[in-house]
Amino acid sequence: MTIANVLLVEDENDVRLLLKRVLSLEGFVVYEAENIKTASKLLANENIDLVLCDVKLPDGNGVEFISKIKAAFPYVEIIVLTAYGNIPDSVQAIKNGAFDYITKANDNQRILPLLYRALEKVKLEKRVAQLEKQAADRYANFDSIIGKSLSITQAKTLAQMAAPTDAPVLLLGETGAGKEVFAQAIHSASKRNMKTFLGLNCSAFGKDILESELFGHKAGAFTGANKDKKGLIEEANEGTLFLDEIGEMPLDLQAKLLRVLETSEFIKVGDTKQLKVNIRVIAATNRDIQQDISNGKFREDLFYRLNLVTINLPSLRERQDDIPLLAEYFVKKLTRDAYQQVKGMTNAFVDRLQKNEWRGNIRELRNVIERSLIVCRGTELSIDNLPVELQYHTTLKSNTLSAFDLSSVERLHIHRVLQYTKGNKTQAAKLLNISSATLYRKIDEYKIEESQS
Ligand SMILES: Nc1ncnc2c1ncn2[C@@H]1O[C@H](COP(=O)(O)OP(=O)(O)OP(=O)(O)O)[C@@H](O)[C@H]1O
Repeated sequence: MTIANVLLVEDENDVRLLLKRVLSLEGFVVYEAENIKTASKLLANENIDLVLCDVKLPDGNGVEFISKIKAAFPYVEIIVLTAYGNIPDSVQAIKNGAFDYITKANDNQRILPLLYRALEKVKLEKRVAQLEKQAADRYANFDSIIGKSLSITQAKTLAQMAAPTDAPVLLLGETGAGKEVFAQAIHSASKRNMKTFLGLNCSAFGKDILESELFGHKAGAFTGANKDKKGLIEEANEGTLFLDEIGEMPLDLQAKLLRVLETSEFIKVGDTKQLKVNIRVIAATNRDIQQDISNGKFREDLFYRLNLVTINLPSLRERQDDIPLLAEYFVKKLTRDAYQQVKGMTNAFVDRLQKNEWRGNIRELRNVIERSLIVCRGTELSIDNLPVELQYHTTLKSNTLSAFDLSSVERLHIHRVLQYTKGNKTQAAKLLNISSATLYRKIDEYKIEESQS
């Protein structure tokens, strides 16, 4: 069984062959290099874990080589083979990042235990790096924000510039436009990315629960508060707190939040002690916050604290060119584990997607694609896989359709019949069993325009 890959950098053939024998018998895979040049090539091309390196090599000094190895391959551990009594070399080797040194010929019995200890360190460091990467990958990053249109690119650029700073960010945009995805991407690209990202939807709780969720409480602060509880502000210490629907936060909590932003201090509900905290706040709203300020529903001072960087996220309607790209992204993503027979979308399907209004923005687009995949029996998503209301291109410009509102249903039905008759109103009136005059009146009333499709 292979234990690890070891590179022997030694120009003396006898020493190298002896070491190779010992290590191979132990189960290590041994790579050999007589000089730094060959060693560098092997390091670049093989998955080396450990290096045993001589000091005096034909094309350079092994002690200096250590710094280069460590800079390029931080997880490789190096043990230096020094000449007997050469203390300065050994000291310098450790300074340059070597795991340890052994004295050639004298320390043979130390080699294996030392290699095993170095290998433990390699494994541990690789594991830590892997866990750190997993932690960072838990959240969206800028690569997972799809879109090439100017409006989304500008939003992304601004967010990328703000990310490494600690500045609060205010994300404005309709529901489903990607505010939370942006908040996560900002966190992922910030120096806080190894710490927590916590999100709270301020509209999901009444005032008292929201206060306790945010600030935590002391035992006995209110009925049912049996134990001390940490709030999200405390839990997110050193990380990022994402406050969604901030416009829904009651005014007195807004004042408390402002205090946290200004002083980095907060008090738990039922407590008197100030606690220090270090958080970055990203807030989001789909409301017209200026309007809320004018109506006295949102504190202006909090707004100015939060809007140091304000990012407007475009609705999907404002970036229709991105719809094919997003659709393709979702099809790829969703067919990775399921619906694998589906390989793509027909042009007509994409075209229909581009013509929809997408009031629910990207969330709605994703749901429609997932639903289409569920009902798709072929290899391509086609128009008949779309929900009925999307199968017919409606250019109904007025209010959004509601599945329950009778007039919406009538409007949609008339529109479909008109599509069926290719705009022939006399024929449509006959099919609908109404007079042409009634049909004209309804077309006018419902502002039904001729379909361009
Ligand atoms: N640019 C994007 N690229 C890819 N996926 C996106 C993008 N923007 C949003 N999404 C996806 O769309 C869905 C909705 O996004 P998100 O939850 O961030 O919206 P939101 O604006 O926070 O909505 P709400 O206001 O309702 O909370 C998620 O599934 C998210 O992964």
